[in-house]
Amino acid sequence: MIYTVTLNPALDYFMNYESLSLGEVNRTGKTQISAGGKGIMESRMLSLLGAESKALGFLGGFSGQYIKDFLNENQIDSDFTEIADLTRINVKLKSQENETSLDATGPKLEEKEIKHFLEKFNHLTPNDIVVFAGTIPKTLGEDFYERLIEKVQDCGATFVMDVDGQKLLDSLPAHPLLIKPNREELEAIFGTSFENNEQIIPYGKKLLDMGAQNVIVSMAGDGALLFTNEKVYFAQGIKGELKNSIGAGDSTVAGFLAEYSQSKDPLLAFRQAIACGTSKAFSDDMPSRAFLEDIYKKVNISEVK
Ligand SMILES: Nc1ncnc2c1ncn2[C@@H]1O[C@H](COP(=O)(O)OP(=O)(O)OP(=O)(O)O)[C@@H](O)[C@H]1O
Ligand SMILES: O=P(O)(O)OC[C@@]1(O)O[C@H](CO)[C@@H](O)[C@@H]1O
Repeated sequence: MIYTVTLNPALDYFMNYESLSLGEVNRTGKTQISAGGKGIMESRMLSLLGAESKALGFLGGFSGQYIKDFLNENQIDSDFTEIADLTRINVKLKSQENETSLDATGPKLEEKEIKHFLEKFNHLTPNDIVVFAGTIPKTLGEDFYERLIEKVQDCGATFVMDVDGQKLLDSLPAHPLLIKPNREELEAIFGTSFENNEQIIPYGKKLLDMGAQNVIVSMAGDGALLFTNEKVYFAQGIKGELKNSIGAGDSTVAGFLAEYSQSKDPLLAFRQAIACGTSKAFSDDMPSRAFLEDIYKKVNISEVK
């Protein structure tokens, strides 16, 4: 079973504008509400691909109830811990020039809620893959993922880290199956900047040396690089109309896992990852299955020598 863990889910409120001016009244065009948070987005994409997953984390208040109902209505299995505080609402602004996220910190959690959540990690099996995705609500403490990783490893299960910065680095000695920093996150981690793909290669390899089993460096419209212990691959960016790239990274991770959990073939998994990320970016919400399959046929991957 693939478990996605979203410690800090979000009700995403998308607002579209022709143009936006700070300090002015801005009248929105189209708006849309969506059940978000990185692990939840991953479970949504896994479900689209027909891969079984169970979404875990904390949900509370009317925003949490919306997400719970959405998952139930879409037959996406979940086992969230109910909390007294409100699940955050993140505002995503899209204008013709760019996409802006206004992301909230998240709820306060009570000791008994945390205890209830932790109990779910006592019954993992070696066949399970647990994906840790997104930020951590402050109450849980900065080392919460490390505690969870320990629990996963005690059960002999595998884990994936879809987080950025120091938390990503801290997880590497425990050998995550996959990490997926985007180019900007990789630049921030190593305090450098990249002008071309060649400059990225040593840093992707460094993440392998530090413990990751597979690394995808995603580069939005410029495609992605996959680093395995044997080879490095480049997937070209696919041309199309960008509609909503929020969740493209999560969809990339989900695509990789859906395939890898079946075939254990990182190259095939990378192909599915690119199809999922791209078709998500070219859709307002999740793509249709047919559109995803169309995009899959356009994925072009070559080995980097
Ligand atoms: N504008 C785009 N055109 C084509 N493909 C895209 C575009 N944006 C994203 N993708 C696809 O989705 C993948 C992931 O995108 P990106 O690098 O933006 O991840 P991310 O920054 O983690 O995204 P997010 O945090 O918004 O979920 C890319 O590697 C690419 O395959
Ligand atoms: O604050 P985090 O947990 O890093 O990211 C949260 C978030 O931006 O990630 C998803 C897209 O990747 C959105 O659904 C959600 O609002």
